[in-house]
Amino acid sequence: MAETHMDLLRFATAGSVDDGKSTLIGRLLLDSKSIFADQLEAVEATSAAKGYDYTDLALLTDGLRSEREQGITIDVAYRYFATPKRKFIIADTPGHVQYTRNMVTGASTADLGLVLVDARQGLTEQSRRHAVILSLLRVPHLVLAVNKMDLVDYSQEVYEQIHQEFTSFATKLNIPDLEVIPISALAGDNVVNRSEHMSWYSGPTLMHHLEHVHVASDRDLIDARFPVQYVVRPKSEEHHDYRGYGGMIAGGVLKPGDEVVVLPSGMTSKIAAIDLFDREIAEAFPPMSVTIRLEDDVDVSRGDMIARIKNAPQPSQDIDAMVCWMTTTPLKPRQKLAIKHTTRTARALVKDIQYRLDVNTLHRDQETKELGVNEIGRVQLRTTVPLLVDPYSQNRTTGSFILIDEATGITVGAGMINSGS
Ligand SMILES: Nc1nc2c(ncn2[C@@H]2O[C@H](COP(=O)(O)OP(=O)(O)OP(=O)(O)O)[C@@H](O)[C@H]2O)c(=O)[nH]1
Repeated sequence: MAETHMDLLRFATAGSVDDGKSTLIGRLLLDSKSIFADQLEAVEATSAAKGYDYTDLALLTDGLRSEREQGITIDVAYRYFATPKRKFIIADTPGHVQYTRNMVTGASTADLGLVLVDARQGLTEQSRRHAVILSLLRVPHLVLAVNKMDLVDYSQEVYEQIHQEFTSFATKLNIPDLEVIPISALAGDNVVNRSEHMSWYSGPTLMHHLEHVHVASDRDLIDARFPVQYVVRPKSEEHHDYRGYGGMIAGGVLKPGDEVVVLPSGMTSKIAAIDLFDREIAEAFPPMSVTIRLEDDVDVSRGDMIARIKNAPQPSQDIDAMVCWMTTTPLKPRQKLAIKHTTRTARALVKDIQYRLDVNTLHRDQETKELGVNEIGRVQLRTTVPLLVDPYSQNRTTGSFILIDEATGITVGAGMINSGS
């Protein structure tokens, strides 16, 4: 089971319109043999019908995308494919107007962010913005794919220029791992197969990098966190003694015999067993979904958190966070919202909006005390009940929350916690 989780890479794509995102995803699927022959035939036929002398791989991606876009408000399409080395989930966020919202939704759980630029244009304001958002979301690995290298004669100079400009910008951000790869999504250079046109480039192909980038150690395996999603108590006679707590491990490693505390009650117990489907396992770690049984009959309900006695999250009612606002009515001080943090929901009051971040210049605007749609700012909240929070830098699950409009039930904001008290 351990391997199954380690073998998964979630990545999010970002790029401006026409940078070639759809073509690139089509190319990845095609060259890794992840699409069906009939899908390819359909795309070849459509390309020929349109009079193209090449196969328009974007049709493949766009076809899949339009099917999924209907009726959904958050524009992120998830696509799955696999190679013998790894499974992949792509969060594909079309690069139009509502990009911040889409990117936050798609990238918040990503291991890697893939930003595309057109080699002819180099870095744009939007590429910088994407990199800033990925770094705020603490996506641990970043790839800048310099696309359309065929249109600049596979020039090393063009690549070096973009590489240098981006690297110097990235030093101001929190990007622990950066790879800059020259590709042609349309011609297939350095996507899955190594290019014959860029012998000057000695780095990995995009697929090689995606298959080998090391993500297992990105997860927090120290601080045990288990937000309880539901209480399992089967009704049948045969299982009438069974009582377990279901949820997804958000941090650390938990084993039978571990002494734990249930929060917020503070009751302590020991883990009796950990169940995965119908068998017991020796240890559980993120992002496994398991059922935990305790030795004592303590009171545990949905929204509680199981942690270690000497390493538990802080119960906090005052929360300081970076918030990405996602709706057209601006966020203002004194506003009241519902807040969902792990499996717990409470109400929150906006105490202050400390500043608004200009994601192009990284300037902190302290004058404007509100956040418009797609804007990101530092916000202080007061919640009605204590939440069991960690800083986002420590744990992307227990360090994040969403804000919900109580009248409509719509998600209007996403937050990354700096600290709680
Ligand atoms: N010459 C060349 N053209 C490319 C390359 N990649 C994409 N294109 C073309 O660029 C245009 C835009 O590509 P799309 O894949 O639709 O790009 P996109 O607009 O980023 O896609 P979405 O925003 O995701 O819909 C299409 O005409 C592609 O054929 C490339 O590597 N070389």
